[in-house]
Amino acid sequence: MSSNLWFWIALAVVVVLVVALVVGLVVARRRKISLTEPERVEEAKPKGGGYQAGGDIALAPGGTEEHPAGERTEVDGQPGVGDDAAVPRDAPRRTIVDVGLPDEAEAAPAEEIDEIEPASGRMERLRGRLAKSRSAFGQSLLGLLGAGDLDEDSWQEIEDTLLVADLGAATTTEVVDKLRAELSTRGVRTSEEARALLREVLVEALATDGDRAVRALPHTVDGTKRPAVVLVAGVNGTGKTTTTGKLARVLVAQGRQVLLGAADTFRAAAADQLETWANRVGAEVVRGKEGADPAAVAFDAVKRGVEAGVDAVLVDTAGRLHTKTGLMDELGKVKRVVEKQAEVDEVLLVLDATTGQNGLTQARVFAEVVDVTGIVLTKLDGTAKGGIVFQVQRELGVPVKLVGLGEGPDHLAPFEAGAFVDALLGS
Ligand SMILES: Nc1nc2c(ncn2[C@@H]2O[C@H](COP(=O)(O)OP(=O)(O)OP(=O)(O)O)[C@@H](O)[C@H]2O)c(=O)[nH]1
Repeated sequence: MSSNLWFWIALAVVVVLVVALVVGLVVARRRKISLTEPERVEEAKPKGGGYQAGGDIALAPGGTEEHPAGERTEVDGQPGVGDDAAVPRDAPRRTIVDVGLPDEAEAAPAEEIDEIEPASGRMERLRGRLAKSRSAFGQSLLGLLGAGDLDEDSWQEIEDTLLVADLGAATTTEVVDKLRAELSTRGVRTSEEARALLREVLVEALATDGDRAVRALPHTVDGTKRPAVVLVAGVNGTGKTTTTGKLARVLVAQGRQVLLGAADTFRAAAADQLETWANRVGAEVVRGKEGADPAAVAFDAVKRGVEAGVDAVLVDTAGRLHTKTGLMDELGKVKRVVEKQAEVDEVLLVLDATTGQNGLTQARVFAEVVDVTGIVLTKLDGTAKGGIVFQVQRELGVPVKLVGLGEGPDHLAPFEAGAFVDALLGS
């Protein structure tokens, strides 16, 4: 072979090798490219990311589908295993569920709530308020009794002292007779013994078969909790609204939930006054427009109290002059209407102790219209005539349950005969 031929053969081999090398590189490069993500064609995407929603915020029709929580079988309120897996957080089928929001009134920051003094032992603590103007009564009686042998004049003086203190004729006679008998039977010699006997006889005269507890705690009817319903009645200015507020404080201090009904629609200020009391203890108040039917307001208050599951509904009724028969009848109507909602557990008659005999006349009239179950004697701090307690209780056969001993929010005390007599005697 000629050297020319060898040259051409070598050239051909080189060309073939170069071509093979180029082809190999191209193929290898193609393979490498096929491993990378293909360049995607940009789809027309809604603005705001990848949410497949019909608008800016994912919304779903409400009301038609049950919330998945409703399908859960567990009842302890804890999340169950697989809850999120079953219904992904962003699943388009997730619906909006209505949940109850607290009322605006409830949500509103409560007014400053007062510190409330415990009710137990209040009578004892407030004794000073009672005794203030009363020591003359005690001193005069004890002076007479401790003086040794008593003649008829002395007994007459004792009787007068009791009458002046508003004990009333019947109680006075009873007390004097008892004292005369016991003084000689027991051979009382010292003033200490005389004082002890007087205390005993007066406490006995205040004894009652009735329970002094205020029926203001809830009870169960057919297995359901029902609030206690308390009507507070009395003549204008005796202290009904103040007493209702003070009583609410006592209940709230014991952890009870209270609703106040402002059924005194004759005086707009009375409802405002009650509302102020309610705000101070954090209680709800139901009131009507000025001049509204008191029975309707009382009805609404009790209805609301039952629905809200409170422990007690205290209804402050309008102060009526007992001489106005029609208005008094209305109090009867309030009670009858309320009873369509719930049983009235307590009718508290508020009497102003400073009005003496007049208070007793009022009490008689009220007792004819409604079944009074308890008496609240207010303003005992402002009178030397605490003896009205004996008369009222005796006359109505209803126990004095509470006493008002001042205008202060905690100046309401449970009535305790012993503490009261001690205060009366100024000891
Ligand atoms: N000193 C003293 N004042 C009292 C007592 N209870 C009430 N008061 C005052 O008596 C006045 C009348 O009280 P209210 O509670 O408004 O009387 P009310 O019976 O509701 O009167 P109306 O709303 O007009 O029917 C107020 O100035 C009370 O502060 C008490 O126990 N002692």
